[in-house]
Amino acid sequence: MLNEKDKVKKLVGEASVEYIKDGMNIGLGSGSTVYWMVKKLGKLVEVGLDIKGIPSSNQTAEWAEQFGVSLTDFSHVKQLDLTIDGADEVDQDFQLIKGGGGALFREKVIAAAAKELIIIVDKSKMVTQLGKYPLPIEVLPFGWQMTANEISRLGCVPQVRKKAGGPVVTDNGNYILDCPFKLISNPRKLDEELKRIVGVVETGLFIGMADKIIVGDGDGIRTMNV
Ligand SMILES: O=C(CO)[C@H](O)[C@H](O)COP(=O)(O)O
Repeated sequence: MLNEKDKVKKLVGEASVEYIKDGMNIGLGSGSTVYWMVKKLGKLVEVGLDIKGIPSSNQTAEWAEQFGVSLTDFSHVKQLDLTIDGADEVDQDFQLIKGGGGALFREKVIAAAAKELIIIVDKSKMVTQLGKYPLPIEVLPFGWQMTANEISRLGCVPQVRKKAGGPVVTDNGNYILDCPFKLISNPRKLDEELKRIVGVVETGLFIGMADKIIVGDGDGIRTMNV
């Protein structure tokens, strides 16, 4: 049985496939909302839709395989027609925090490579200002403590993400620092400052990337264009 939030995730995930057309190369995001998108896409492929996907995580690649969605990679595709992904926070300017699932680096690659980025979220992800959700930052394992220390100078106490007692290792072999900034008044500036720190691979701030947000709640979905 799906709980209310999962029902909404299913609703927006399934609704988003409306934008996928025959012949497209699609960036496949990560997370529990994207799961429903990939599953629905598999149903369309079954009845003849011809598309290829580039997954942003090993988990999404597994789902694609499970649902019969063909995959490709950047040695075959120069640009994606469309990327569909979830988010952890979306503000009024469509700036995002992503990386709750630890896939932010590849998610940013498929977002940057796409002509259009569609974000699918339940209403609880919509915020007036980013930062309540601790910002995930992917860092190199070597000297991560030094990187965390530099990040802390920008106003947070980073926590290395852990699982079963050890650091979570991303699909790229790196670590994730969860950084509770509380309120991020200038996301673009913070992103630039973080990217200048040695050891930072990528941040979960997606600024000026989203083109369309599909938001769902118990009453249905709403689509907002930038
Ligand atoms: O950025 C992500 C993974 O790195 C996800 O898109 C984000 O965490 C949202 O996940 P969900 O759809 O499960 O709420």
